[in-house]
Amino acid sequence: MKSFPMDEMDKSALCVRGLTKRYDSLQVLRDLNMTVPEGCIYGLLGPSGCGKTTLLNCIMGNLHYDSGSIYMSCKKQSQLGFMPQDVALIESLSIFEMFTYYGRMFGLSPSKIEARAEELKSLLQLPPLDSWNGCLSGGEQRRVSFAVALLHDPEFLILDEPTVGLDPLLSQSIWLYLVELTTKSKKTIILTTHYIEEARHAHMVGLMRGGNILAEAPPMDLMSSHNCSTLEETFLIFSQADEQSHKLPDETIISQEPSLKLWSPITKQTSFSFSRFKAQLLKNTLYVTREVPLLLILFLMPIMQCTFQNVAVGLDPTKLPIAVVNHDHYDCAHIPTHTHACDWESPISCRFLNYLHHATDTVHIVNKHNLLEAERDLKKNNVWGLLYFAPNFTQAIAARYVNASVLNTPDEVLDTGAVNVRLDMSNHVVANIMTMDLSTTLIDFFRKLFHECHWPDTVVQLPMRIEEPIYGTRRPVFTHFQSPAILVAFDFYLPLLFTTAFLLHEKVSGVLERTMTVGLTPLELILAHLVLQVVITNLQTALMHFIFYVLFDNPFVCSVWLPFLLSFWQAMSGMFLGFFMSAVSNSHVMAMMSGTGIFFFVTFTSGLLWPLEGIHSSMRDLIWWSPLALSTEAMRGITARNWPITHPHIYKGFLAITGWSTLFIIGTYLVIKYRGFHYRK
Ligand SMILES: Nc1ncnc2c1ncn2[C@@H]1O[C@H](COP(=O)(O)OP(=O)(O)OP(=O)(O)O)[C@@H](O)[C@H]1O
Repeated sequence: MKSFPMDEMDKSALCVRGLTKRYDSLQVLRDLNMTVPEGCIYGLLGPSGCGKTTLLNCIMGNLHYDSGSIYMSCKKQSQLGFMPQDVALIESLSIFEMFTYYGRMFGLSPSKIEARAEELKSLLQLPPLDSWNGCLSGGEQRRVSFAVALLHDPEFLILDEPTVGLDPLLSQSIWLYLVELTTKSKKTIILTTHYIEEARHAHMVGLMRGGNILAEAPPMDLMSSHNCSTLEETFLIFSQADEQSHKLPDETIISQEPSLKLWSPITKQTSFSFSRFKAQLLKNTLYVTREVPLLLILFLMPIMQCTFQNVAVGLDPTKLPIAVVNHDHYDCAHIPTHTHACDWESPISCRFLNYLHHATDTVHIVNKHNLLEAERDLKKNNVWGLLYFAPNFTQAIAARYVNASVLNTPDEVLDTGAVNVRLDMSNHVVANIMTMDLSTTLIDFFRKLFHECHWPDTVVQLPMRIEEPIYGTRRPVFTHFQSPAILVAFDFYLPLLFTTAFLLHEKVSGVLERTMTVGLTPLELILAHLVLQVVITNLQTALMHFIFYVLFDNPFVCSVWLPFLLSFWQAMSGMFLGFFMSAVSNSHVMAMMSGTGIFFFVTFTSGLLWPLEGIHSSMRDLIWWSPLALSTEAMRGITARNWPITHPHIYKGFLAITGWSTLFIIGTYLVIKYRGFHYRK
């Protein structure tokens, strides 16, 4: 590391020596030297891509550098004013609200904020202070952004392209103000600009090209020493000389891998400040309550999705058309409905079909004349199945159960007395439900018939008795299996989506970089978000539990607090993953794509679509490590079985969530520590 001569440091506000910085294989800053005297305007001039923004970020401590050293007279973030290249304004706030937000960040009192706002308004010809940032023109936004940098009257100003897109008169007045700031208030200002000629107003200019400062001196000295009448011309001469020197082997390119990560001497805030936390929390709350589409997504989406799930997913199919070919009796319509049960003259097939029609809603009978026609409909999927009653079905039943015993009834008679069922088995769910429904209805029909005839109905029963269930109902519905899983999935995804989208929006818009440059710490950022998220999560959870367990009759045999606690805990882990996602992602596209991948993996392995007991044996032990698997089981155990928190299924669910949350927190901590929360192009 190069050291500074003491006299140089005494007079300088900033001294940069031998600075190098590379992004992977791209060398951006090459052995760069720069000296900014105290109380001057330093104009950093250079073409696009020469490394100006990178240099400023290294100076402010937003980026580490690979070698070299930086000395700065100002050491605290609060002494620094920064205007980024992108305007980085909060669109849903008014100009005054944004001044208040940044003013609180800098610890200014409300009266001071008001006074500064009025002062800056007249100086920079700002629009009325109650105008929304989102409705300002590009030039107006730039002026507001400039005003934010000046708000706390900092000692050292770093302005990245402050005059782009401004009216020349306004540009001139800004330059005059900057000169006044340096002469009267002894401020030091570094600014970058593409407009080379306007840099004549600066006390010093640095001509930057290819990651290096080619020359730095007062603009007039530079021009006169090269006999030029414009700065533009002077820059051209330096650039041509630089181009020539690059035709020779380049000795300044640093080829070794950087081994150290060096940071600017600006001390980053580490302690927690309640006023910055409060400013961030109030700003977030204002943002959320003003964005109607966001509010709809936060609250209407869970309401709609929970409702749709309950009415559209997991309920048994109904009115499935089934073809009936009855060769036992062709015209059931004329059979009296109240026939005496033991009247064997009245066709059993017709009486069964009548019973089927009334006993179940699953199938809908479609009469067909012959098997050919029925099978054609089955193939075309016009019907889901086919019931066939052979001629003399009734007599065969009588022979089987009444006139003889099953043991001495010939096989042909047993065959004739069976309802032949052929189903479309290509749809697993529909086929299983129809098979189950037809068998139980047939058994129920015969039991009823035998009962009415005072015969022992055990003859027609399977040698098995289904007792009252310990948990659940005699006729379970798939939706009751799915509901706890859906609830846990929503608990997890809603905060994941909100946290990722919200923080990423701040990051990509540059607002986060700006606020973190002036002092907001990652802890304050995360805590302010956490408080808002807790409020939103509690409202969402209350809404979803109401829909699942009050509006729709999903099994809920427990107290209210334990499932609520599980939902809350699950939501917190979604939020922690959101912190991680927003810290690692640099774009909404990247976050959306990885979020979609996570969604599918986590959902498929949570037991939402199918019981995890059905998973391939090689994966069965591993799958319990899926983020939602154990918590889904815990939610089922609580709501359908009333298991207490001491039950292994339940505390394992809580432990799994805690374990995953810890992982997400550690991941976020590492990303922030080694990369920062800033946006990186
Ligand atoms: N995070 C990053 N990762 C990789 N390359 C980067 C990154 N940020 C900047 N660069 C590259 O570094 C070079 C210098 O970029 P920088 O933004 O510092 O230039 P600049 O002089 O400020 O340009 P402009 O005037 O257009 O803003 C460019 O080639 C840019 O593509």
